[in-house]
Amino acid sequence: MIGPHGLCPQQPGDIDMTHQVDASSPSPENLPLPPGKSGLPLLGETLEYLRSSRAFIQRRHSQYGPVFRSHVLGSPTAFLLGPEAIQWIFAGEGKYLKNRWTPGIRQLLGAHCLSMIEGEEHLERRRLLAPHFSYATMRGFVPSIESLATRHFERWAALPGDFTLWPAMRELAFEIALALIFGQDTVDVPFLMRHFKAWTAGLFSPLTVNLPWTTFGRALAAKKAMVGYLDKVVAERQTRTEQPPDLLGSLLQSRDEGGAPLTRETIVEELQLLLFAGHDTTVTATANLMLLLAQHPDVLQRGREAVAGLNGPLTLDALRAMPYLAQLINEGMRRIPPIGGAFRVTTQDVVFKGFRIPKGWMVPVSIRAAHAGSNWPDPDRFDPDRFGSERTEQKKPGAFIPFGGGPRICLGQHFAMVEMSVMLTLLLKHYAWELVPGQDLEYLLVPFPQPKSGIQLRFRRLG
Ligand code: HEM
Repeated sequence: MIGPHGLCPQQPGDIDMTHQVDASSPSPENLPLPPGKSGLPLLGETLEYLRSSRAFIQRRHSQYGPVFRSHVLGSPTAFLLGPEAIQWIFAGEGKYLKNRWTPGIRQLLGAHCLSMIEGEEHLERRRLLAPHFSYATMRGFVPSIESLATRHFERWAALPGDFTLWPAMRELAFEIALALIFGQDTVDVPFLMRHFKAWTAGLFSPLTVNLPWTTFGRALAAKKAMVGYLDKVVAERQTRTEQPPDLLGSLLQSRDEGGAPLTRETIVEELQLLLFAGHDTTVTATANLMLLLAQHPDVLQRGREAVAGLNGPLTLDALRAMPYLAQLINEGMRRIPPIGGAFRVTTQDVVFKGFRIPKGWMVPVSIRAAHAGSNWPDPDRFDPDRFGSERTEQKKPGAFIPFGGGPRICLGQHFAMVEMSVMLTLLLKHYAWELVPGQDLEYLLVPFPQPKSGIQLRFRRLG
């Protein structure tokens, strides 16, 4: 195993349950709420939290300790920090906690996809989908990722001047996601990309008013267009006697325990979710890693040395034989987690560390705080050696959680690691890139951590 997220199988749901706190005992009524305050009426402490969740959490942590309460994003909230708390949250899924989504996201993602369903239905759906994300399946995708990435990188290298990495990486990752889902079938990439952009913009819009000139209204219109298109693609596939070995083919052949297929509506929602969950996350991780490497030439050089001996087309085994690749990717995601956190809500009164957390409170899973916490010496330093086999800080359960954990651990984590490893290997072996001076590298954290400039690069082919 190469670190917690190396290129080796890790079972979804693998978590250490030793820290689980029995939610039913002791009886919560007489226990105190966590220390903290509720802030202003209605708004609570939301503005300060949105200004910088990291600074907000650090301040409260030093004032109250690792368990505190607040009122943010319209809900009373219990912040529980540290690896043990993270384990407790992951272990609570479906028992004393459930997923919490904003009404806007619910509307845009739909009610039937994996992220929205709960309990047995959720576990059953994961069982259906998991085989399509196994390493065995990923093995077959390496050549198409390599060929798509090479085509895009060659185009970047041929550009006459500087270019902005973020939108270019989005195009590449979108095509890779489409290849995973639709295999060799031809789909209208520009049409889907255009509507996908408008749709994802709405997922994080604070204003959920459905009017044609609002971001949310445009997102709903884009969803309608995408659903109409995807529905036709799925309907056409349903007429075939044999399904190709791509994700859509597997979804169409899935049967639940009663032998029933997924409905077309559910399949279309699942396709949308996979495009959403698997796209900007890998864009963010890879683009930010390229930035970090440009800022750390010594690390970049070690990366180049790690891939120097590689010849011929890429294979999963060749990628696995280069553990430094996973170290680079993991440290990139530790330093700048693509997803800063997720939200859960308590489904009953529960007790954590002697504090009562009432039913209906929000409980954030703060990935960003976990990756910057005291578990990590000098946490702001970009140091891939943290993930070397002789180091231990990354091994502590709940310390390194870029893909979440528990029953909702990222379904696409192996695919993401393989995709990012292929891209990184090609970049390290064949290309050089440097940052255009004078650009604004201050980070915007919502919806994904991205420098304001979008990362302007000079990019060329080596040798
Ligand atoms: C660097 C890349 C990625 C990162 C950092 C990432 C991160 C995450 C995280 C943190 C969660 C858990 C959210 C929660 O607890 O509520 C999650 C869930 C999920 N991810 Fe990923 N992800 C990545 C790539 C992908 C890819 C490539 C796919 C699919 C193609 C994917 C599909 C999903 C799905 C379907 C879920 C929902 C799982 C469930 O609710 O059971 N992700 N991801």
